[in-house]
Amino acid sequence: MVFIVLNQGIIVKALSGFYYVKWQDKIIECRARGKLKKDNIKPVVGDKVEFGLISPTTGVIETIQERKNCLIRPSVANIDQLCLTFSAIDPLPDYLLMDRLTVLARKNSLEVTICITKIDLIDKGFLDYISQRFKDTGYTIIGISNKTLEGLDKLKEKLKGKITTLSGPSGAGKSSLINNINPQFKLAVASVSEKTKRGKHTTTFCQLLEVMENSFVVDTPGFTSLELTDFDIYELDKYFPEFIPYLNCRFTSCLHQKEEGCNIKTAVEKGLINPERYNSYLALLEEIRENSQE
Ligand SMILES: Nc1nc2c(ncn2[C@@H]2O[C@H](COP(=O)(O)OP(=O)(O)OP(=O)(O)O)[C@@H](O)[C@H]2O)c(=O)[nH]1
Ligand SMILES: [Zn+2]
Repeated sequence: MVFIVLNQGIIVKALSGFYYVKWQDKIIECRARGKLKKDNIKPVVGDKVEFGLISPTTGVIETIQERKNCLIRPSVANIDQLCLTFSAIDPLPDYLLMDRLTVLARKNSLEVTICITKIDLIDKGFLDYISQRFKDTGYTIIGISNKTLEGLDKLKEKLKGKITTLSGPSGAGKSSLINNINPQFKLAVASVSEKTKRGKHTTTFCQLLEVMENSFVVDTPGFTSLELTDFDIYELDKYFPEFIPYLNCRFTSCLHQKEEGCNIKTAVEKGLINPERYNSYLALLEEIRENSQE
């Protein structure tokens, strides 16, 4: 009888049928046990696995722990939080994109942190505006400068012990952030104008970067498909956390557009819900409706 000692690790990279598993302070190159393939289970980055060593640097994955969640395209499992990264300026924030990303995050049960970068280039009052915009959402808002390093410690605190996906437009400063948290990565940082010329992200493939002990960042946009597919128009309001206390409208099927007795509209009129967030809700609602008619 052969006893195999199984070790626990996390897949940090997947490439051509090989899975790179972080274990202790090593990366073990693993294949997946044939049985997993037979059961149609494909390991993905972020999976917590049990593997047996076949040499000091290679192994075979035997089991995969149940996933907390799994994002697709690119596939990443067990994400704890979404960290939106938008620059205060150059480029200016696209607020509808911000709201769309927070909705996708909530749909996937991810915590949300909003990092506003390049605060060295703007008046600090801007952060008050952002805080006001996201009032009562429960989202953490962190102003960061990759030049003066202001705010970086607060972000590091948020990343501790978690798997985080950084999402945001090209040029917002995601690579700069990762490099500042852990200079060993030296991710390519290009100027915003160089990025627009290239017209695509510098960051392309998917892996988990261990930016601090046991704290991982996914270096892809996180949600490559930003369309709100598989959404029901009646569930959208739930993904705007500040709407939740006001959802007891006269009609249970209220979509908070023009219905009589709508508490959400009243809350907007009374200044209890931010009107910009409400407008994003209406825009995304329209989009879901169009998607479902196709
Ligand atoms: N002044 C200032 N410039 C910044 C800051 N963060 C990033 N930049 C600059 O903005 C540009 C883009 O930064 P990147 O870190 O490459 O942006 P990115 O989000 O990784 O972009 P992609 O890789 O295309 O997704 C670079 O020229 C950075 O030097 C900041 O906090 N302040
Ligand atoms: Zn309503």
